Amino acid sequence: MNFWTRLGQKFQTPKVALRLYSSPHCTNRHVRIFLRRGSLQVRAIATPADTTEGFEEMIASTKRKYYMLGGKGGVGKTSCAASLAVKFANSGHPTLVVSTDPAHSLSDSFAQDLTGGLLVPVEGPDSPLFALEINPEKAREEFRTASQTNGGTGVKDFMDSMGLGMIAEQLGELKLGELLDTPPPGLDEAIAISKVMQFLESPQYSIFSRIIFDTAPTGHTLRLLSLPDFLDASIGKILKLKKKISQATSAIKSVFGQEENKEDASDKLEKLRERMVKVRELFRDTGSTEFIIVTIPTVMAISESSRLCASLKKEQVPVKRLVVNQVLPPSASDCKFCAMKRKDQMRALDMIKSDSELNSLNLIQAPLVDVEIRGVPALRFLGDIVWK
Ligand SMILES: Nc1ncnc2c1ncn2[C@@H]1O[C@H](COP(=O)(O)OP(=O)(O)OP(=O)(O)O)[C@@H](O)[C@H]1O
Repeated sequence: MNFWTRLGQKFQTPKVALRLYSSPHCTNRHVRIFLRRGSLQVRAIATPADTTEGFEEMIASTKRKYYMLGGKGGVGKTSCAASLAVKFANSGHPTLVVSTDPAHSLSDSFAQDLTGGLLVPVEGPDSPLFALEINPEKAREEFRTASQTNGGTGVKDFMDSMGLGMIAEQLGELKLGELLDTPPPGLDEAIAISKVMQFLESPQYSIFSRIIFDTAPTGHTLRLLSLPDFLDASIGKILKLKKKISQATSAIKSVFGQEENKEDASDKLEKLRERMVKVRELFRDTGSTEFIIVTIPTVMAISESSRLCASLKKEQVPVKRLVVNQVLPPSASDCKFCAMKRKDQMRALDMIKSDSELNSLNLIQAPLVDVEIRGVPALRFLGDIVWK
């Protein structure tokens, strides 16, 4: 029997001697052997170029993986993200679920207070599950405070006294403070994600092998994707100029024996920019990251998902799965409304098959359930239906 025809077949451990050999036709495949409930199972594991498999593939590695769930507002991103987090934790993966959506709903979804911008343990799952609601406004405030205390008038007064008022005016024109008062679109989301990246560098976070981002609706995601380039192009230039000026200032200060400024807003922005570059790299890392699009079966939502998918692909963000949430189950009753609605949904689902962006994705259908999904037991229930 050809080896590849055996994939997925179960063998009883004591009776089988396995001999694995590679097939010349399948050079991009990996093989993993699962030992579950006393039986051995041989599986082909998807590689970036390969087709997606199910939940087993999502939990197969102990290496840290990032899942970003995004889509149109109100389609069920948070419910899907929270249910995936519960399922990961119940499968033995210490998991962190992070909301970077300024309008957080993780607390509502878990029926637990997760506010405060710190890690909060979620009660219920078998392995550790923590949630974190990042407050982008608060994070931005930190930069603004730094800008006010270390930049601006203090530097200007000092430079005036040195007869360098002209340079100080130029410095003022760089408007770093204003940049933070009227941030470019996507900056909030960027600060939120980069803050998580900063957290993840600390040993306290090393236990998490699965990290899920419940992101803000599509528009934010698209702007976020283009933000690192924006930061490189504009803030990068501003920072270079500001650095030159501050180097000149500190040279003067050291001559006159004055203390150097502590970390100021531009240092923080520089760090933000560096972290954003890391975020961009992470977004594109097929080995560790996956963006999952969540949608509902309506023409409008699917059209938006198609555009999102095209943008993600253009930015080389790995996207393999499409969750179509709130699909009406076939109705046994003669409810005309239900029949019409389902027919409408089926038409929208057909759109996916003919959509060149979406039709290559692994389609996951999640039914519209008749109760509100709140709390760990409900999320476990949803997770068992969606993530298979
Ligand atoms: N499959 C489903 N069946 C029934 N109700 C659902 C389902 N999925 C989500 N819901 C409900 O729909 C509402 C919106 O869900 P959710 O908050 O997960 O969406 P969202 O996309 O994260 O929204 P937002 O963009 O506002 O953050 C919630 O009340 C949730 O319980």
